[in-house]
Amino acid sequence: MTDAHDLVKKVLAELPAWLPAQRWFGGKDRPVTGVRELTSTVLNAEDPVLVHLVVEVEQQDRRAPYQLLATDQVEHCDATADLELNGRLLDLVARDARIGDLRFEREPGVEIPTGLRGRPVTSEQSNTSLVYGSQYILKLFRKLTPGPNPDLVLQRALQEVGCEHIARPLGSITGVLDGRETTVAMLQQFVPDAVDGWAMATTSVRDLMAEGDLHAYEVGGDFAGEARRLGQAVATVHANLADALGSQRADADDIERSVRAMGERLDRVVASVPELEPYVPALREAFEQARDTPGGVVIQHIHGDLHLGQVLRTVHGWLLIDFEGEPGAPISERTALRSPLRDVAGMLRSFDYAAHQLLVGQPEDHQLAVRALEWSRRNRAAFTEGYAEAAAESVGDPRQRGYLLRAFELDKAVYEVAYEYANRPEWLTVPLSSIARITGEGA
Ligand SMILES: Nc1ncnc2c1ncn2[C@@H]1O[C@H](COP(=O)(O)OP(=O)(O)O)[C@@H](O)[C@H]1O
Ligand SMILES: O=P(O)(O)O[C@H]1O[C@H](CO)[C@@H](O[C@H]2O[C@H](CO)[C@@H](O)[C@H](O)[C@H]2O)[C@H](O)[C@H]1O
Repeated sequence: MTDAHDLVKKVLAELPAWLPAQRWFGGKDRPVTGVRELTSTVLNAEDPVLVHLVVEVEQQDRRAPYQLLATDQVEHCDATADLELNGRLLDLVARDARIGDLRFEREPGVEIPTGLRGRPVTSEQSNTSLVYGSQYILKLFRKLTPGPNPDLVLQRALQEVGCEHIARPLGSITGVLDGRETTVAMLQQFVPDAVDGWAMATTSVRDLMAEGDLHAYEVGGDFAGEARRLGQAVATVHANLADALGSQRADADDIERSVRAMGERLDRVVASVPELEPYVPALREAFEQARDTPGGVVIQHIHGDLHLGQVLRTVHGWLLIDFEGEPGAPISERTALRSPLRDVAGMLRSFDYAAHQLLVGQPEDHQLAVRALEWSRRNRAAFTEGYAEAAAESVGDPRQRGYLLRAFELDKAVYEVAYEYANRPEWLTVPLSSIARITGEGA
């Protein structure tokens, strides 16, 4: 029988080869050059062994902490694949347990049953989520950042002001990293009847592509009504976040920082993705133009990585999930007050993605390209209209903040270039061709 100590040693030895193959591993651009244990907490001493592990992953000059659950029961020691062992985590939350530095807690007034098994969500993700029965979803954050996780902080705040567009937070697991209390997992209400926006939108695009002679508004699977309701939901969440946590007018320093950050991100991305080079002058010009926004800019807490995969359609309407911000961005940026138009831009990018990803790897087809653009324009317009209808007066109509929105959209597309380069190189053409279209530089 393996004991916890031997198990941790074995896992540490296997990680350099195993990590890069995991979807949630954020460092696929460089080899893993070392892994060391930061903390290990034994959750089950034997039969089966279950160890909560935080390791520091070294990749040349970069270091980042990652969370793992190790066991001797399954291949590659990753316990999240084991339904029975996953059940232990929910049981510990249900009992408000404390083991070593790990604190398992329910949100106030929440009751949770014990004895449920946890099945991993299999869709592409930045973290690992486990679904228990038809009511609970526990997200284990993989790459950790010392301190409270914005996903929990923002959704708790939204719950307190009665936001109708989130799934209720039900509990959390907190550990200690760099001497700071750190959120390592969040438990939420699972919405079993939900369909994500990406699945709905891409189905609609496929319907349109299949109907050679019809326009988007004539096709049964038209998404524009949903896009408009989604815009209203996003604007409402922004208003709720401002009510819960405040908002303010950006001053000259805030704007300067934001424009500088967009330029710096561009520098970093173009250094590793030379395909972006031809667009650099136009991108810089667009970022500079963001300085001139008539009426000023309101900043507040926002979602930070909003796209169609982060919204769920339930029988009651749209829900927003995953308020963690861009997985690759530093925590200072993810928790900073920012313009809500960044989320609008994120969603506009996503409509463009939904329309154009079906063309990836296909032979050039002018007719399909025209239809993709038609779908994207129609749904982007519907979303923005819905947003404008429900937006707080201080935020206003995104269509009257054209330069700012354009700069944010381009900045997001630059982020996506880096994301696709590291994770799905065959999709790199999607953000690159959008940049070409928006800047008018070819394609
Ligand atoms: N409350 C929920 N109800 C139903 N499904 C959910 C819920 N939260 C997340 N999911 C599903 O789990 C997937 C991953 O969740 P997400 O919070 O986006 O994790 P990640 O941070 O790993 O990207 C989502 O795409 C969605 O399909
Ligand atoms: O894992 P997260 O959901 O937090 O977000 C990351 O992965 C997303 C892809 O799964 C990525 O989104 C990009 O691709 C989407 C289609 O798969 C598209 O709808 C988005 O508009 C596009 O940005 C996201 O950027 C990344 O942070």
